[in-house]
Amino acid sequence: MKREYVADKSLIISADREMSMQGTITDEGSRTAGPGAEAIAEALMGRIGPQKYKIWFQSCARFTLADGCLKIGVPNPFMANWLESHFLRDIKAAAQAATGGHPQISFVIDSELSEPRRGPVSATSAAAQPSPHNHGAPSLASAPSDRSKGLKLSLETFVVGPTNELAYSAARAVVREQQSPFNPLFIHGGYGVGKTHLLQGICNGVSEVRPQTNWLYLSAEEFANQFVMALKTKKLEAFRARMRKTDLLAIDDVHFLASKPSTQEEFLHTFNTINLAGKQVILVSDAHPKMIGQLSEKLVNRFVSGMVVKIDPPDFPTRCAICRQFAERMVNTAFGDGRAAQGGQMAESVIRFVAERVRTNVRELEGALLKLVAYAALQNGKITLAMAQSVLAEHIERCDPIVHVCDIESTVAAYFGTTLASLHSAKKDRTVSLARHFSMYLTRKHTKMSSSEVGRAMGNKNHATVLVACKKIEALLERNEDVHWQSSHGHKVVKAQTVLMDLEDGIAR
Ligand SMILES: Nc1ncnc2c1ncn2[C@@H]1O[C@H](COP(=O)(O)OP(=O)(O)OP(=O)(O)O)[C@@H](O)[C@H]1O
Repeated sequence: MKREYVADKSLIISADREMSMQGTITDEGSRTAGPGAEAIAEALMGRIGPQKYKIWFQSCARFTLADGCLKIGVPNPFMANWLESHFLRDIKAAAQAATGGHPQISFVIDSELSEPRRGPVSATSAAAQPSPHNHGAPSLASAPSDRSKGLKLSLETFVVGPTNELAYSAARAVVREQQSPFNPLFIHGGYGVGKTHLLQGICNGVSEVRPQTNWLYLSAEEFANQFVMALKTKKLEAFRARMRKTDLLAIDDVHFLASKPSTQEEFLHTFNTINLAGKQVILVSDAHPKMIGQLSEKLVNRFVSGMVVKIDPPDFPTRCAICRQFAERMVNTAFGDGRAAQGGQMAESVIRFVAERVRTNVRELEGALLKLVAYAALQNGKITLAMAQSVLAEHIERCDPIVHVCDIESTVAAYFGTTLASLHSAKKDRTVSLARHFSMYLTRKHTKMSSSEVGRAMGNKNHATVLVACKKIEALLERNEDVHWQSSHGHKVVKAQTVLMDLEDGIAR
């Protein structure tokens, strides 16, 4: 999944932003797309020096220059915040020096960069064409190079704990048994909790256990893009053959199908064909099928007909175990294996400190550790508890509010009968807008997040959108106006202050 953050406070989101990216990644050490982007990266290295460039950009950032916009792919929101607050001026200056213009700069969360580095990143992920991964029988529609690209995450590196063990066991069963009882398997959960990790792990596991299995892994967005392309180029038959003649179809980010009726219809037929043939379907989404707004009833029924399992954010022991795994890998990357072997590993006190203070999701944990390891590498120093406390102070203060943004969003979404996916979307209907405005208002009120941060967290909206939302809610509350919305039980009218009270009660529970 890619999320977009805009550095200079004005947001550009294009629905087909992945399609519009030009160029490819040249190699592991230079993640740039296109000559302009390479020149910017070079100019940036000249400005900040090779050491800082190596630590902060070489393997953690991906530059893409297209249509006057410079997109910087980063592994997690921390990197976006960190690069923005520490290097934005240098990036702007480098961009101007290299292009002679002032490209708009945005940070994009690129899940490929947040994945463990076990070999080169697939070049196709940043290229103009979508990049499904498949294995087994030859594809009828993909370029040959697609077939050779492996997925990077495996079940062996997935740390199991009480909040994900059910999903993990189901994943293991799908790998183990050709006719698993969990069909379809629908995994849902919040941001960065390991859904994609499990999905990729299943595909890799199946490859090992039953190498002849023909599996296909792609995101719902890729499915939609390929469907549109097949329609345009009159290659629907080849598209259908490719999607349907598979033993295992793994679809990430299924919530992307919301509000796309014709793609849903096509997907329904794909699903039915695979299902009828007794083959496996695995789906991943940020919400339960019934909570994905604007999804056809037929699809919802199909999705809930098998096993629906949720992954929650990990508990403390699981966070510690994940931290140990990340830390070992990161210390090795930053200092080299020799240093790690000589005691460069992260002390248990540091692991516990980070796991105790960063609780929301695994990607956040990874971001905090990355910051710590990078800082230590920059200082050429040992990672101590004192260093962790000082380096992560700002970060911990920000991510340790009394309430978390995810609590606010889920309470608000449930109250207004909408979904997290809708809150994060660009939808403008009354109910979704109202819910979004209340979410933004409550997050500003109850957390220490700035307007820009709230906007970023809520589907990459810009800070002006958040300010407008807060003003609207303040005005509603001041006059205690009637608030109208459409719930699943019909039209609702409630006084603004009552809505606020209900929501704050819900969040506190
Ligand atoms: N239980 C776990 N053990 C080890 N690593 C994990 C675990 N859960 C998540 N991770 C790691 O955290 C990062 C984010 O996980 P992942 O991309 O699977 O999240 P996600 O739930 O798909 O998030 P999103 O919905 O935002 O795409 C990845 O680097 C992944 O390997």
